[in-house]
Amino acid sequence: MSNHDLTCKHKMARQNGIVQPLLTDLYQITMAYAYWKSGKVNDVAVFDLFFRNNPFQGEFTIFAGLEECLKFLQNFHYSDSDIEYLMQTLPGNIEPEFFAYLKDLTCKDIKLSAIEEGSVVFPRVPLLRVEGPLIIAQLLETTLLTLVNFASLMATNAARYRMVAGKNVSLLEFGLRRAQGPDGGLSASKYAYIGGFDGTSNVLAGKMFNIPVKGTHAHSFVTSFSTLDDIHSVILRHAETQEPCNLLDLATEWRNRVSSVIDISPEEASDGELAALISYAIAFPTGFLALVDTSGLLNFCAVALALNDCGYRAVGIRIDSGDLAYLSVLARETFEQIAEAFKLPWFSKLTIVASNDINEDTILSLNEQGHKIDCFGIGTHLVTCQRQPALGCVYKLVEINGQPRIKLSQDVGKVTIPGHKEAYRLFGADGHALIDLLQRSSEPAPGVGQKVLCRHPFQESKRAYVIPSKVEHLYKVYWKDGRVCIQPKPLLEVRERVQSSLRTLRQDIKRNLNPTPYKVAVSDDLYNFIHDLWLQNAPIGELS
Ligand SMILES: Nc1ncnc2c1ncn2[C@@H]1O[C@H](COP(=O)(O)OP(=O)(O)OP(=O)(O)O)[C@@H](O)[C@H]1O
Ligand SMILES: O=P(O)(O)OC[C@H]1O[C@H](OP(=O)(O)OP(=O)(O)O)[C@H](O)[C@@H]1O
Ligand SMILES: O=C(O)c1cccnc1
Ligand SMILES: [Mg+2]
Repeated sequence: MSNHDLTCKHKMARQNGIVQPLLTDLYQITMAYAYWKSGKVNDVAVFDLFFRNNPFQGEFTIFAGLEECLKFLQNFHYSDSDIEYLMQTLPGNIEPEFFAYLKDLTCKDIKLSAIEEGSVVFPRVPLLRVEGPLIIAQLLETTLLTLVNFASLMATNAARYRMVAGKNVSLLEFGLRRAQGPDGGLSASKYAYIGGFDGTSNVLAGKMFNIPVKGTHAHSFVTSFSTLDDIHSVILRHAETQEPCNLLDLATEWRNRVSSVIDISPEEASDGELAALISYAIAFPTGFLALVDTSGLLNFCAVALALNDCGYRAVGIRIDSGDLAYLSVLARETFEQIAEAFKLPWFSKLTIVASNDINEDTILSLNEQGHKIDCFGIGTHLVTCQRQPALGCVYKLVEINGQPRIKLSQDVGKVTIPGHKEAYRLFGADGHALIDLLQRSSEPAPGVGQKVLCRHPFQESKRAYVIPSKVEHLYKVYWKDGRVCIQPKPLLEVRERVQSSLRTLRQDIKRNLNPTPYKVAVSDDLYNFIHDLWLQNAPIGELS
């Protein structure tokens, strides 16, 4: 199959058949009925989907999940069995006409504007703006949130791992077994790739999303062999001459020769392990990447050198326990000694994969210690987002029938920014993003080279003038008149977008410890609009 076919297939692939209109909270449907009963069928609403705090004690987030949101809008339709289920489940007094109304509901009158998937995004700047009939816009809330929240959290987590690992180390996602269920696992694989991982062990994710699938083998493969007699066949044909080679004889001989070079006695090496590695090498002579726990280095080198006699180059090892810094350095030194002793320069470059409960802090610590790892295999901490298991995206009504709405709260951070708004990213002369600016949609866009007053949305004294060298309007219309207006990009392009978008952020905003917050501001006009509305809506108390 050509790459082109695969790309087309990717576009068709649906994340998951469970993403459908009933994948929502009951209250969306009960509200829909109450709206319908209250004559709000023709009301027109604007909702903003945004988060209030960046995850992982960081100062940036990667926006992901848009493609799945578009597929959801495209397929939004209550089936006969959905309607039947709702009829049985909702209270008996619900009028049958409501079900007839639901039956015909689609997203044809919805307009969805969004930031490009894979962009860095910041608190309070809406990621999605949903406009259209109140009832349908309301019905989308929970599903859009579930599609954006985990996707963005995962992509952000993965991007953070990529940042600490650096660009020269490969990152593999090994998390399916530990993920929050099958759907969590599938989403984790997809968004880890977007965030900067190079591959996954999850085969279905590979098939559905065209992500490279990679892997080694488990401990059980080694422990299933006890003695050299467990080897089924010792013969491997030479890669070029096709001559039969006895891999056991070759490996045993090499084990003796190597042991004197690297100072590990053959008695310390297990025969069961040697049997396992020979068997694995015979099965995968071109892809010999073996799990060598602490003791297996000698056996691995012996089999790799035997494979070399048969015309094949081993790939490398995986270390899955012990001190990963120390063991990777030891392994690299061993490979270098062998490369030197047997005049096989490529041997010094064998791949060293490390796994075992790795997280951002482990990688930072390994970097400090100095290590020789080429690839990290990361599962649990990555896919469960153990450090912060949820991103708090919310979906708030900001306008109804052209009238702005504000949600007040004792907690100023939770007050919503009302009205139909646009978001702009203003860049400085050095190419870095300076600030995100929210404006009322009726205002003219900020211009390059023109001074614009940027205000903190809630703190009157915090303001700054900015003269942008570049202005990026953050929203594009992705869905309108019942169709997708901008085709989602293939995963690989979204993955590239993540890295190019991150490059526009100053280093201090991305650093791991105490990063500098990126500024999100409102225009002077929007500031006054928010605060006038706030006063209008806040009841005046009475002292007695
Ligand atoms: N040099 C290192 N610096 C910091 N952390 C490390 C280093 N080497 C390993 N780690 C981490 O320390 C932890 C070691 O965990 P643990 O003690 O459970 O594993 P182990 O005993 O080596 O292996 P096993 O899984 O076989 O029990 C892992 O989270 C691993 O990622
Ligand atoms: O450690 P994670 O980041 O989740 O990465 C995936 C882990 O899954 C595998 O083994 P598993 O943990 O199932 O068994 P083990 O701990 O005995 O190796 C693998 O050996 C890794 O250790
Ligand atoms: O291929 C591997 O090495 C792998 C896959 C899943 C989990 N742990 C390791
Ligand atoms: Mg483990």
